[in-house]
Amino acid sequence: MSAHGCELNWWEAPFASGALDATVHVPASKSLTNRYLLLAALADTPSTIHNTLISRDTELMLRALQAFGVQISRETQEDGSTTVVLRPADAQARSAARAQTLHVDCGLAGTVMRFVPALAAVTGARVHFDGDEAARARPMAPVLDALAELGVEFSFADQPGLMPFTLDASSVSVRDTVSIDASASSQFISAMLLIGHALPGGLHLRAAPGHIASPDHIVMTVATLRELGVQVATDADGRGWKIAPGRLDGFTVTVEPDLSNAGPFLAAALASQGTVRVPFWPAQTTQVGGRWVQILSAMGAHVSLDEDGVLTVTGTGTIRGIDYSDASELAPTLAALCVLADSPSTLRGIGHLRGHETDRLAALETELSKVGASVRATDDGLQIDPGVLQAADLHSYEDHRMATAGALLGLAIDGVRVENIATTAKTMPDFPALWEQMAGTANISSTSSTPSQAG
Ligand SMILES: O=C(O)C1=C[C@@H](OP(=O)(O)O)[C@@H](O)[C@H](O)C1
Ligand SMILES: C=C(OP(=O)(O)O)C(=O)O
Repeated sequence: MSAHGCELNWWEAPFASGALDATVHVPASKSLTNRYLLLAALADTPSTIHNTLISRDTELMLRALQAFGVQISRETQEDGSTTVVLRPADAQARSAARAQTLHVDCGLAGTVMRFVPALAAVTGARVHFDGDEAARARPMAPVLDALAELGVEFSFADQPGLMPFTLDASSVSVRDTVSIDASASSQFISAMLLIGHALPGGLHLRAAPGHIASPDHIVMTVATLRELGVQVATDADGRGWKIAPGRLDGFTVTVEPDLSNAGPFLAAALASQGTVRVPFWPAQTTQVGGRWVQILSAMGAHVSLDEDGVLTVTGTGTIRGIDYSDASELAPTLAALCVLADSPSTLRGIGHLRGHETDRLAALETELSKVGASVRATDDGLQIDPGVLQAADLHSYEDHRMATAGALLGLAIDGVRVENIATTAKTMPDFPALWEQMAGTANISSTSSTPSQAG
């Protein structure tokens, strides 16, 4: 039984009794999809987004945009990918949206709960925001404070600075410079950058002194804006951005595969001493998942990218521990891989993971310890000392990346069960099927591949 008294749903993770030899088509990037969708809503003309990720987080974004009067149509292509055509709200739809209080369900999606309030600020709307129980604990205050500096008003239903709240953006003013504390999430900065061009005087945004969480995601936001023609100048110290005011034309883009979600599959090559290939790996990317190439090489794998964009990772039998900073959303998978290594690892610069889908540092400390490692959460990360491996039932805390980290451990340790594997639908609804297919290339000794019930 769970803490809430309901039945837990356990997934028997496939165990690889031999080397994998698999090619895995990884679905599109959540972070890029939700950036493109939001920017398409701010454009003057329709946009076409090929290879749009369809998952819980992107469905929540699509529904939120529809509430603002955006029209969305989607088409499934022959290769199974989805093309979304998005028509921004016209004047009539915009004034209809302003005439009522809109409701946005953020689920557990950081990109929705941080980016959409910023969008609301430039539409003049009145909007009520809420989400999952766990989302009500996720930090929001820095981005809401920044919007308040522009004149947006908030009323909080429960606790100041947290969901649920109602936002009123009927009188937004021009500000020279807005400063924002990004130590708890890069998404506060990204949210403001995404709407900067739509503010009457543009925006000069500064990161307040201190740590900047997940810096790669800010680089992604700036690159995405520039790709679509928004002028962004970076301050000399790299901690500030000037966005020129201006219109945004509709655009056509193709979303890259989600390289963070490629991580567990690539790490599976090391865990099984096999080979995993991921096609359509971009030659250049701003995704933090691009770092897998260096991380997995440093940990002992052979990694190569061929001319056709196929990334191939082969496990050599050696998995070395690593000392690594700013792994951001890669951290749960990386931490699981560190458990399988032959030496200790230190992950740094990820203290803010305490405010992710769950307190990931606490969750990783608890769950990874169950399979035999000695794991300690530090101020800014994790210290992982591998031990004698043993099977365990691993909780997923409604966190897609805790679930995929559990699957990775199950591949290497016979008898691991993962709670609620369906939570992976946040960013990859196909995860269980893709994982089982991949694992099937290695004479699996798993007892079952269908979810089973246990008390
Ligand atoms: O902007 C984005 O798309 C994201 C930014 C990061 O958030 P944090 O800065 O809160 O880590 C990352 O962890 C999250 O998965 C996606
Ligand atoms: C932290 C994550 O998500 P979110 O966008 O909800 O912050 C994540 O996907 O690891």
